[in-house]
Amino acid sequence: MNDLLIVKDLKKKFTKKGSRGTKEITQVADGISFEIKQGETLVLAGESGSGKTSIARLILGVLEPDSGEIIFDGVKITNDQNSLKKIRLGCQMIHQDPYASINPRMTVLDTVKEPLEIHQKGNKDERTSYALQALGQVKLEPVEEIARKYPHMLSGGQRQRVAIARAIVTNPKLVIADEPVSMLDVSVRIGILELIKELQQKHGISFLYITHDLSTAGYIGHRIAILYSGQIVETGPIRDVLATPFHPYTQALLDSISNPDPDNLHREKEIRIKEQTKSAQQGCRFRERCPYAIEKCMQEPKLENVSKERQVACFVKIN
Ligand SMILES: Nc1ncnc2c1ncn2[C@@H]1O[C@H](COP(=O)(O)OP(=O)(O)OP(=O)(O)O)[C@@H](O)[C@H]1O
Repeated sequence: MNDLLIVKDLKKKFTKKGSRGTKEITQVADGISFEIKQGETLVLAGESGSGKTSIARLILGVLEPDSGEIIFDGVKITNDQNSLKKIRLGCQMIHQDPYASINPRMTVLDTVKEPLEIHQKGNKDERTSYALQALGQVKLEPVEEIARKYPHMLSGGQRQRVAIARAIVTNPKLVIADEPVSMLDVSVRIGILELIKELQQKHGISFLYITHDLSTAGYIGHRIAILYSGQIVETGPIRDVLATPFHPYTQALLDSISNPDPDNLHREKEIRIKEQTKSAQQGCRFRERCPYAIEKCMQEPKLENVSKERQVACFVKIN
């Protein structure tokens, strides 16, 4: 399978003025590299503030990187209009909050049709037909009846299905799903995850699935990249990483799952990390919180292969 998206050594920092005129720097991407193959779901996981949404915005060209490369479907994405057009048509996004991401004054049909209008795809009748097809694909039925409704007449789960229909109506090759179930009732989450899985399997859409929740990640992903403070600290096939994490931070994220995957219940290790503090600026960014930190962690660990498919940036490696 070919790589659909290649992200190479991406760097981006925000600088803002702190109190007393000091400069506060947030490095949201600090040498991020990964690939997504055609038809693959890569999970990007990390706690709030680790830089996940910023990476999505960098990919979509909404934010400009300080350095590094993004190559989508063979085209390098820069601020040139042709490449931006390529990524904005070929890559769509599903946001966390289906109440905020959909215009309350537009009908479902107009909401789903809008990206076709923006990208001038098809004539009026074709747009309506593509939008109704997309509503069928996300199983909002009866399609014609739902199409006439306004968002306030729908449940949270139905709204998120409308957002998904809107994302797939232009036939994108890649969909970035940013915490798509975290604001939904637990009872409807599984239905949305199953839908995403089905769209990936039936239509070969690649997904970048962004989450802080490793239990949903395990259900949906092929591979996972664990993000801490703008750096990928562990990556590999999702089943292997979740079953035997090498990085203490991955283990800590697993320990925070309230409803763990039954496959992982045999885990013996449970680690306690310290509350989130400001990340170290040099060496391992996680060392201040890590119960396994050693002297060597003052140096910066590189993301290195531990097996053919797995990489970790840690001197200790807990498994
Ligand atoms: N435009 C901006 N200007 C300044 N700082 C920003 C900007 N966008 C994001 N940040 C900061 O960068 C850090 C990472 O934010 P980001 O939203 O990418 O993280 P996240 O992992 O997606 O978190 P969450 O899950 O809470 O959305 C945060 O500290 C945030 O305040």
